[in-house]
Amino acid sequence: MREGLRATLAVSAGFWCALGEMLRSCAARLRMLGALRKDEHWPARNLGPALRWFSSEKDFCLPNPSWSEDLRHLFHQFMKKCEDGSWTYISEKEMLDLQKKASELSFQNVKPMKKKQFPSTLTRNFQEGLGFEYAMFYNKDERRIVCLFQGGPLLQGFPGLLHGGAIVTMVDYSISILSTKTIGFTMTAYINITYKRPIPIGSVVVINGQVDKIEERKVFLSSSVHSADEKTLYSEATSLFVQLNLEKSET
Ligand SMILES: CCCCC/C=C\C/C=C\C/C=C\C/C=C\CCCC(=O)SCCNC(=O)CCNC(=O)[C@H](O)C(C)(C)COP(=O)(O)OP(=O)(O)OC[C@H]1O[C@@H](n2cnc3c(N)ncnc32)[C@H](O)[C@@H]1OP(=O)(O)O
Repeated sequence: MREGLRATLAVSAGFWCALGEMLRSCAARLRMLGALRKDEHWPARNLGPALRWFSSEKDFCLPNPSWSEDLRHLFHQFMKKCEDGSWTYISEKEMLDLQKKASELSFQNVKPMKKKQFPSTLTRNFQEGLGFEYAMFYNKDERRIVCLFQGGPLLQGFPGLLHGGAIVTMVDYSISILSTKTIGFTMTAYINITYKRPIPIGSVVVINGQVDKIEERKVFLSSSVHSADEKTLYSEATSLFVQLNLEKSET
């Protein structure tokens, strides 16, 4: 009799747990649907003040107090390389102008953004020093890009180490600028990254990207991520970017 009662209680506890879990999950879905229904195409609007709008007033690619000595040193080294014109510094304004142009494109049934303002890109949604600190340099003749990158504590994955998603984000972003500067607006078709060594939070790495081959609308690129002293190879990636077929998509 007592055994039977215990079994009944166990089953009913399990039932209430499962029901609770189901209700929590339904509530979360309803919250998400509610947020989306207000503006299907622009759910982020509902985030209100949490959303940071892009500002062209400040060049976030210039040194700030959160930059380590290594990052400053490399930055000044590359600025020196710019003096003979072989390398050029890519300012925040130039990136913003590219983004502005991209926001006006119409492709694959995505309508151009009506807003004059638009949110800042993923890599700029963090306060100084907490997320992505970087500066980029472009070599037109060699079809290369270099990104000096210091990843902050909000990009942590495994304790003390940069999240792989943050690493590939920075690689992807750098080479998307390279491929766009090489043949016009492109999108990542694939990026295949191999993580060889973990990157400590706050350390400075150098991302090297280069165009390997162009076949009509396809740009094949390779990239590597090294330590500032070039002794450690952290990651390597190969990728394909495809030039946007704007004529086809405007139909
Ligand atoms: C809004 C645009 C932003 C552009 C960025 C610009 C500049 C950067 C500057 C400033 C920064 C501003 C913002 C950018 C910030 C970050 C950017 C990061 C980059 C990304 O984070 S971006 C998001 C992730 N990305 C996607 O969300 C793409 C989804 N995808 C598609 O939208 C299509 O898939 C597309 C467009 C790729 C192609 O579509 P499509 O219709 O135009 O062309 P189609 O399919 O015909 O392919 C043509 C030829 O590529 C071959 N091909 C295609 N895909 C392949 C694959 N995976 N493997 C092997 N081959 C492939 C075909 O086999 C054919 O080859 P073939 O001609 O030899 O037959």
